[in-house]
Amino acid sequence: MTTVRVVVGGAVFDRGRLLAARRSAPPELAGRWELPGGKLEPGETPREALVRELREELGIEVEPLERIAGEWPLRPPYVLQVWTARLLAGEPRPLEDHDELRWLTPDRIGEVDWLEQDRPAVAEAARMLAAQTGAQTGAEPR
Ligand SMILES: Nc1nc2c([nH]c(=O)n2[C@H]2C[C@H](O)[C@@H](COP(=O)(O)OP(=O)(O)OP(=O)(O)O)O2)c(=O)[nH]1
Repeated sequence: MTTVRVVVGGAVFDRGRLLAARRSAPPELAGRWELPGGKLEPGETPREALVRELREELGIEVEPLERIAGEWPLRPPYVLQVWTARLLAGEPRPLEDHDELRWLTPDRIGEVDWLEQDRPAVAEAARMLAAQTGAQTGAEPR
């Protein structure tokens, strides 16, 4: 029996915008956009892992808020879980794993090439953000 391993992604919100990160590695994912985060280490909760990963990868401090319902399969044994988070301190910089960062308002969420497995969570994050700010989302079903 294989135990599922969790990758936690952060939908980081700040001033009505969502943070998108472009992966620089591995080659099959490089150039695609994701919600920054990473694998849980033994004994960590998803919230703890998210705080640690975003500190390491982007140099920011975040407060995880709530989990976005759902779980998306990645390469076995990994699954993606996503939490919304509030930027507490720092200006995100692509310190590792990424080569570009972008803050997107909900109407511009479709402007970057998100990894397929991230799209449902990104769409939900954009809806949550739009509901908070009264903005339009660019991720409505067509
Ligand atoms: N962080 C993150 N990884 C994602 C997302 N979507 C997605 O398919 N992945 C994949 C890419 C990687 O194969 C895996 C996460 O690995 P990672 O490289 O970000 O995690 P990590 O920092 O803990 O990795 P490691 O160097 O310790 O191996 O999940 C996403 O939205 N965020």
